Amino acid sequence: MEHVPVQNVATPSAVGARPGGSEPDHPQIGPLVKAPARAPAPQIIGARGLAKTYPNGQAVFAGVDLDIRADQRVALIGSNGAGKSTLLKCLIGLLPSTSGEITTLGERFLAAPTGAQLTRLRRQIGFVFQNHGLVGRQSVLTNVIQGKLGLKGSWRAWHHALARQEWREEAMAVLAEVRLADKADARADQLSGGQAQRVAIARALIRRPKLLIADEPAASLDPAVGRDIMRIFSELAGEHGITLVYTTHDMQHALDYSDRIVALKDGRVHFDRPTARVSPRDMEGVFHG
Ligand SMILES: Nc1ncnc2c1ncn2[C@@H]1O[C@H](COP(=O)(O)OP(=O)(O)OP(=O)(O)O)[C@@H](O)[C@H]1O
Repeated sequence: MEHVPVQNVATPSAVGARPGGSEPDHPQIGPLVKAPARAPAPQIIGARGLAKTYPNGQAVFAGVDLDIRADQRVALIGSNGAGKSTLLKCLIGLLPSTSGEITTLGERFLAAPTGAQLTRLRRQIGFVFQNHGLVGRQSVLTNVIQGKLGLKGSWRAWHHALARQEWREEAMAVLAEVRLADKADARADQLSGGQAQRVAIARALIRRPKLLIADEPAASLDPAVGRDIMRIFSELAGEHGITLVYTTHDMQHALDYSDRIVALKDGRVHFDRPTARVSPRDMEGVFHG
């Protein structure tokens, strides 16, 4: 397994290089002042020695170490059954791990978080799954406002008519970001698959999450719509400074919309690298061979 952590690397200018790279005409006067190296971005997810075996004896992965920092867009890849969803759920405390230690958004836990930790985690995380999970008979606006459920004072989020005016305004703003403001009054079950997934993104964004988790968000969409959804994810996560972790078994979705790719294979992290350094051959190695 090759592990190449992605960190902020000091640029030449940050370590005192001269513009144009020329030598000084005169001896240096005074000490060479080094600009301080940028501190690494805050840790969002850390895992050490993580393993998961389901109660029926199905061993999924072992020895997983992971360090995801703020503002990264991470694609978690692997073939069907490689354990992507299981790993994602363990990292955010939705599934207990069998051994190892996890620190997500400052909450440190073994196996599973406490109830209080889970509540705090949920408040800071936005979720989007393959099946968008909208309430079909309710309006798009109500579905988006329901993204506030679980946050403080959120009983008002059950219906847009109960919601505070500022929440309705926020919902309209996030709907505009996914280019669906004109559908606010439509019933959710009248939307196409791609539109429904955009509403699911808006519903996640209204939580103002630090971390956005997407499990195969484009898997059930046709290719063009799937690319559109991935692009929206990637751009909005970047614009809002949200750390994005998504699973996919589409190689192109991993290459085009992430800064870093973590590949799972045979129950291990097969590689963990900046996307720019992942070759087509590396990808082939994950899914074949
Ligand atoms: N609740 C469960 N009990 C037992 N085994 C499970 C359970 N859920 C998943 N598994 C098994 O764990 C393994 C990993 O499943 P997981 O869904 O995490 O993989 P994945 O990489 O997300 O797959 P896919 O791309 O098909 O969604 C598979 O062999 C699966 O059958």
